Amino acid sequence: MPAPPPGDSPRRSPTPSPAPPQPKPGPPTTPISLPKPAPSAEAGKPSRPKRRRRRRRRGPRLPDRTIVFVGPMAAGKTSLGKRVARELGIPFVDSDAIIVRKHGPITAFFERHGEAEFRRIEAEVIAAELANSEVRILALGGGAVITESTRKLLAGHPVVLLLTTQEAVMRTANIARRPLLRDDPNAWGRIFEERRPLYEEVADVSYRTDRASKEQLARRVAQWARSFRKDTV
Ligand SMILES: Nc1ncnc2c1ncn2[C@@H]1O[C@H](COP(=O)(O)OP(=O)(O)O)[C@@H](O)[C@H]1O
Ligand SMILES: O=C(O)C1=C[C@@H](OP(=O)(O)O)[C@@H](O)[C@H](O)C1
Ligand SMILES: [Mg+2]
Repeated sequence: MPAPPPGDSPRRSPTPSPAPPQPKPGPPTTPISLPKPAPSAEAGKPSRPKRRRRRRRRGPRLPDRTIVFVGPMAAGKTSLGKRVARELGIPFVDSDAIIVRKHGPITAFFERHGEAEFRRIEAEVIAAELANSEVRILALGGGAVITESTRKLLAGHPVVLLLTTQEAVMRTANIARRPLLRDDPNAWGRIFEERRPLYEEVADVSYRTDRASKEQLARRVAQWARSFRKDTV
């Protein structure tokens, strides 16, 4: 068995030693009031070395803020986002699911109110979710990055871009649930190319979902998330 690292060995109770000689009573002294140390923010917390030791024992840290998944339609934001959240033991939320709960199916919403109104609501929902300081995974809809205010908010979060191909989307996507693909499934490639610079602007890392299994990807993304820290606040 390897030797335990210094400082981690179990504490033994001190060997009893003879009682030290009692100090002689000295002359009466005027009590000097010493300035109290200023209460610090660190009060009550373990000292630095102890804190470091605890962290090492717990393993890699969880991310310190919501991780956001972006990418084109049917790239896997919703399904992979759920798996990564499970892997990290944190909650998962999906902006489209929130919209559906509040306003009904997205296809019907597009038909009734149009895309511009959808984008307005989508941006509102995302801003509200990102204002929540709980650490979670938030999957966005593929077009969320079109909205400038959303891109600005994403600058403060770890952002994972999922990429795929038109061919893979044709195999896996539920076209009926995606109004922008319903009339012309081949529109996926064109829409993706239009948005590509916006995805790249907000992303901190990207993964292709057409080349690895969901299980493999979930592990890789979770590993990335544990070690990534965004400098911006
Ligand atoms: N490696 C993979 N990662 C993520 N999704 C995958 C993968 N392989 C196949 N899929 C399938 O692709 C589809 C992606 O849909 P979804 O998660 O709703 O994407 P998005 O939220 O990006 O639109 C799902 O049916 C999912 O099961
Ligand atoms: O790319 C888009 O403009 C859209 C993507 C959809 O989400 P998914 O990317 O999860 O399919 C959904 O928000 C809506 O149909 C519009
Ligand atoms: Mg989705």
